[in-house]
Amino acid sequence: MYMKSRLVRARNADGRFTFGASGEAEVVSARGRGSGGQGFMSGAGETELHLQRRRILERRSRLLSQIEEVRRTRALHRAARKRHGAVGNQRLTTVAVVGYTNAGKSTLVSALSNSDLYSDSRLFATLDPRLKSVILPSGRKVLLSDTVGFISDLPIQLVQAFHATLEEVVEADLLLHVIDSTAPNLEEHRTTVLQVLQQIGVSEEKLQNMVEVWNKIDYEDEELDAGRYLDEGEYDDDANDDASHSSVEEDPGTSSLTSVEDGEGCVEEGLKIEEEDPLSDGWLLSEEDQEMEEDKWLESLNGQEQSHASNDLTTAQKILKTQAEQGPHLKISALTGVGLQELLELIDGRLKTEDDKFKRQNAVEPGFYDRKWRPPRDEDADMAV
Ligand SMILES: Nc1nc2c(ncn2[C@@H]2O[C@H](COP(=O)(O)OP(=O)(O)OP(=O)(O)O)[C@@H](O)[C@H]2O)c(=O)[nH]1
Ligand SMILES: [Mg+2]
Repeated sequence: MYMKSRLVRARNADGRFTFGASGEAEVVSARGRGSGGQGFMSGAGETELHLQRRRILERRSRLLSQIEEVRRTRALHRAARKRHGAVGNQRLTTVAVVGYTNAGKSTLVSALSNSDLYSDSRLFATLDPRLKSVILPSGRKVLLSDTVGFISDLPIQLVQAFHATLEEVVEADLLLHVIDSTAPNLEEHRTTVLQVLQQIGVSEEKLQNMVEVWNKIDYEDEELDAGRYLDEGEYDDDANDDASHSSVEEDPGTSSLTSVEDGEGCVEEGLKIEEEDPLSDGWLLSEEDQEMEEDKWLESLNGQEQSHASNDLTTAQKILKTQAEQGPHLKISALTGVGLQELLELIDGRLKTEDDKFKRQNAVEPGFYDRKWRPPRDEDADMAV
């Protein structure tokens, strides 16, 4: 269902940056300007360069219009759900499943929605393929919304695409954070997810209320078994390099944006970023003057992001502390079904707490309805003036 393409960047013999799908020879200037901007703009190279630029600009506008389309479709879907999704006077609750890429979000959403026990596939089956209806133990129906995987060091140009797909998260009633319990840098992933959630505008209250589950608990068991064998000297160090463990490279210089949905399917884009230039900016730019201006803008934006990030970290730490205080994490296996019933009970409970909180906030004081309406007295009228 997904189509994956990878954009890789490298420096060619002239010291210019090149981009291409899986290392092909698509070349574009990013930062490697020639002296006075003229160096590689002359001779036979000029036509080729212009051609490449035009292609990139076309691709850029195609991507931007796709993003706009996603936004529009999502907004329409949300509006439709609000109109038709109401049961009685109550609209359907949405639970957004978030987490680092490869955590097992999609596996979990399908496990819950494909099970006869929990799912009700009649609702919205055609409205949005990523929205699944699930029945909680209390009988309450909720919509589970699968989301794109989060990653660290999201290139700044991709933030816009990311926002388009995550507006759903901001509007969700409850967030379910899926963590890959087998990931060696689990804490880093957790913090990244919290930071991204904050950056896209999720309220602190919603973050505090987020349900966090540790997935792939079955794998942990395997790991423990492997550890035992290791102790007995039956496996060498390579035993830990299980290819099935993760399909995502842990190369620190690699970052991949997943799933920019276009309403019918998903288009995946990846960007190989050179470590020396983590912003990887410039590849969408056209004229050199514009490049200079945008470089400056990106640098200042990056500065803001950095200071934002340090603020976020303290808030993220606060939230992590609250999460820790809420007791041990629920451990599940989306693959084998372990812990899923408990998870649904937990979601049920958390939503009920939210409902009660909402009711309390909107409750009128006792005796309110006993009061009788009376015409304003003269003093009241004087006060009003
Ligand atoms: N052992 C084990 N593997 C799991 C479990 N859940 C998911 N996986 C595997 O982990 C990999 C990633 O699962 P996905 O459900 O695609 O992860 P995701 O979070 O949706 O990934 P993105 O959409 O890329 O962010 C797949 O190979 C799954 O089979 C689990 O409970 N146990
Ligand atoms: Mg997924």
